[in-house]
Order: sequence, then C-alpha cells, then structure tokens
Amino acid sequence: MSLPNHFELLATNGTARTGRLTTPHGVVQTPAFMPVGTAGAMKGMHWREVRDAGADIVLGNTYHLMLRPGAERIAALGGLQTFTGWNGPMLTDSGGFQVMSLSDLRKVSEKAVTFRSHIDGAKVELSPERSIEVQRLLGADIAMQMDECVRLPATRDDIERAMRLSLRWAERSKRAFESAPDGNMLFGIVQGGDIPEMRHINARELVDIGFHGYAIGGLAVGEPQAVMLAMIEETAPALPVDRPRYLMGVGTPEDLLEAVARGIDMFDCVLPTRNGRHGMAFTRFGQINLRNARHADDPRPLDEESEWPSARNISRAYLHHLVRSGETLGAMLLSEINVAYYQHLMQGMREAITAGTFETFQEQTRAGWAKGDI
Ligand SMILES: CCNc1nc2cc3[nH]c(NC)nc3cc2c(=O)[nH]1
Repeated sequence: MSLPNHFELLATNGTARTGRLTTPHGVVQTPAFMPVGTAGAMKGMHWREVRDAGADIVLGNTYHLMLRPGAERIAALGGLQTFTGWNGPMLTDSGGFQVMSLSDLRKVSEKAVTFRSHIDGAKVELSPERSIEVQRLLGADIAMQMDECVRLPATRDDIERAMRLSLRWAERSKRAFESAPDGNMLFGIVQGGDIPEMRHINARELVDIGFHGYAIGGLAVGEPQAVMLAMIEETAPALPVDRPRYLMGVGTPEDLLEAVARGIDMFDCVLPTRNGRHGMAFTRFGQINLRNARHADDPRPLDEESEWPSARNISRAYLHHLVRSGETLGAMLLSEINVAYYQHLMQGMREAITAGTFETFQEQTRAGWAKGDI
C-alpha cells in the first residue's frame, strides 16, 4: 500500500532538485542538511543558534535516547520537542547502526539486535517493532526502518545477506508503523554495499513495499568518495522522483555538493559540530585548523563577508587562543560557525537550483575551496 506523499518537488536543474517536505512540526526546505543532536542536544550549541543558523530539521539518535533518559520517560514528558525545547521537525534513526559501532557483546539475529548498553552494561534487545515503538514514543516526525549496514570493503555474500535482512526488516518496520499519527513519516533504507546489482534489487523491492521517503545507507563507511558517488548514481535513479532521498551520514561540504548534483535531497553528519569541537572551521575557503600557530597574531575574522556574526566579527587570534586553551567557548563558537556554514551552503544550492544556475554555483564553490585560506 503506498503511503501519502508529503514532499513537493519545486524545481530541478540537471539531476539536482529542490523541494519542500511538510512534517507535523514544520516545513523542511530541500536540499536540507540535518545537524546531529545525538542525545537530545546539539553539542555546544543552544537550539536558538541551530534555528538562526538556518537548520529546519535536526536528527536524534534512538540508540542513545532509548538508553538514557529512556523512550517512555521522554514520551511521559511530552515527546522530544517538548523535552528538549527544539520545536521543529526531528528525524530519529532506528538505532541499529549505532549498536554496531557503540556497543559490545552485540548479536544480530532475524528477530532483533541484542546488545549491552555502553552506559551500564544492561542487556537490550532492539527489534524492528521495538525501534518503531521507541521512535513513536520520542515523537519523531520522520522515523527510520531498522536495517543492517555493513562496513566496506565487504564480501558479496555479506552484502547480500545484510541487504536481504534489511528488506525483511523494512516490511516489519512498515507493518509496525502503519498506525502512526497522520503526517508522521517512515523512510526505508537502501543497502547493497558497493555492488550496483544489489543496489538495484534493494531499491526496487523497497519501493514495492512503499515508504514516505528513501534513504541511501551503507555508504560513508570507509569507502572512497568515488565509490560513494558511483553508488548514488546507481541508486538514486531507481527511487521515485517525487519522494525525498536521504544520504545517511554524509558529509563534507564537497560530498554535499557532489551528492546534491546527483539527486540527493537530505543529509545528516556530525562533522560541523565534531570538527568544531576539535578546532576546525569550515569556510568558503575550505577547512581552517585554528590550532595552527599561524593564526596566533591574525586579527582578521574567519570570513569578513560571512552572514554569520561569529564568523565575521571574531578574530582568528582569539579563536586560536580559545582552542589552544581548551576554552569551552572555542568549541561553542566553531560549532555554530560550522553549522551556519553548512546551512548557508545548502541555501546557496537551493537558490542555484531554483535559478537554474547550479552548475555555475558548483564551479564557483569549488574554486573558493581550491583557492584555500588567504
Ligand atoms: C537508521 C540507522 N541506519 C543506518 N544508519 C547509518 C548511519 C550512517 N552514518 C554513516 N557515516 C557516518 N554511514 C551510515 C550508514 C547508515 C546506514 O546504512 N543505516
């Protein structure tokens, strides 16, 4: 049974697209970048800064939130938006991916993923049904199916096994989701590793099951960028043109530009906030490492033409000092500067696609990065 469509395609420019996704908590303009608020907070930022930076939607991690403070507790406190104070759209992942990377003593069976909490060692079982129940308790506007992502390189057998398990879990996730409140969405996830044939089979069978939107998973897991881009080219055309496509865990500004050019609408990545905490700034000149001694006496801001005040008004010398001294303010300023840069880049792409000038935008943006830091 096909699910209602909450996505409106507004313009295309080559295979790049811009659109609007309507959720119960607000509208998401695409291409969209979702900053990752892992455990119900955007590390180092107030929600008002996330909003001011231009983010329409943020991601919350089910694995973290179900372990602490707990899904039932968040539901009793009114759901994620009320609990956290972020009152916009939220997407939650299904938890499976983080189990594989964060917990030990984990076991994957047909029924569920069983693991020990990395917080207190408690044994936890996460089935597709429980994952959907948790995401509903959290109040996600967009929930994700539970899947199994294999890291690359992987054998064909492993890739096929995980892809077929993920398809069976897609069925179960959808069945568990069916009775969701109106407007809430469930996205399927395409696996298939770096094997085009597997990607085609998975996309076709996932579309037959029918979802509000489709994620391309199993990428940004150690493969070269060329392989990631090739798999997007194999997968995106096999997905419905009128539904959103979400590339999980991606990526650098370069990744975003290349993936939007190939038809991707949504992204999530920890890079802007994580690199910010480590003293790295994303700018239109490329990445700048504020730990570097060359900034110690530099009175200039990161970017005099930036629309973001902290990037336009704060000297590199001061940012260098904060980072070198381990001042919390350094992590906070660079996190907001980076999230604002990512959102500004997405806004530039949306405007260029609408104007039909995306190719020029790509060339100019790449030239700025290539010029490097002045
Ligand atoms: C919804 C959870 N499932 C799920 N999350 C993912 C998160 C990722 N994050 C990265 N690189 C940072 N690749 C990913 C792939 C998947 C994937 O294939 N599946």
